[in-house]
Amino acid sequence: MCPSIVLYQPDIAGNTGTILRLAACFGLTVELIEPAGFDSSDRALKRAGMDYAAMATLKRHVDWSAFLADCEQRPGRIVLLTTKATTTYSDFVFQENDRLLFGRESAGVPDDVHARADARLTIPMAAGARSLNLAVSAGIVAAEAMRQGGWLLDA
Ligand SMILES: C[S@@+](CC[C@H](N)C(=O)[O-])C[C@H]1O[C@@H](n2cnc3c(N)ncnc32)[C@H](O)[C@@H]1O
Repeated sequence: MCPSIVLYQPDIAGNTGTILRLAACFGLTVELIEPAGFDSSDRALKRAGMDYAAMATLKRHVDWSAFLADCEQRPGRIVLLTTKATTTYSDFVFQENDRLLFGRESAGVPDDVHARADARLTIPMAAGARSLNLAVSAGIVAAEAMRQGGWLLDA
């Protein structure tokens, strides 16, 4: 078991496709909290995910409440990645059933989702930078979580 990548109402199909490719390559599950800003036939999703998307395990939740209900069935921490946190992701000790939650490209996550998270982490940036690309931030944090847990696949 490895942490999963959870996307909160993603807006941009290409980012989700890139994350599905990442997940397929790392052996991670992606959980998508709907509604998304695109549908599964989106060309940008297919282009970014390529044939890897079919290899990825994708679990959809119709909304935030459904996601929380699912969390009840499989306990684990909700670990939010946000620019509005003080703990650096690499100082955090990840666990195998963590759900790494990323906000939508346009607006991050609403306050109630921010408050519900069990931990809130940030990826430090240069002064004046607003945020990283969603897929880039998912790659950075997934790699660190997997490095810590020894879950990276052997070369
Ligand atoms: C493009 S950013 C969202 C920007 C949005 N305007 C906001 O204010 O949150 C999309 C998501 O990527 C993740 N992210 C981007 N940069 C990050 C950073 N420096 N630290 C932690 N998470 C980050 C967060 O999960 C964020 O919600």
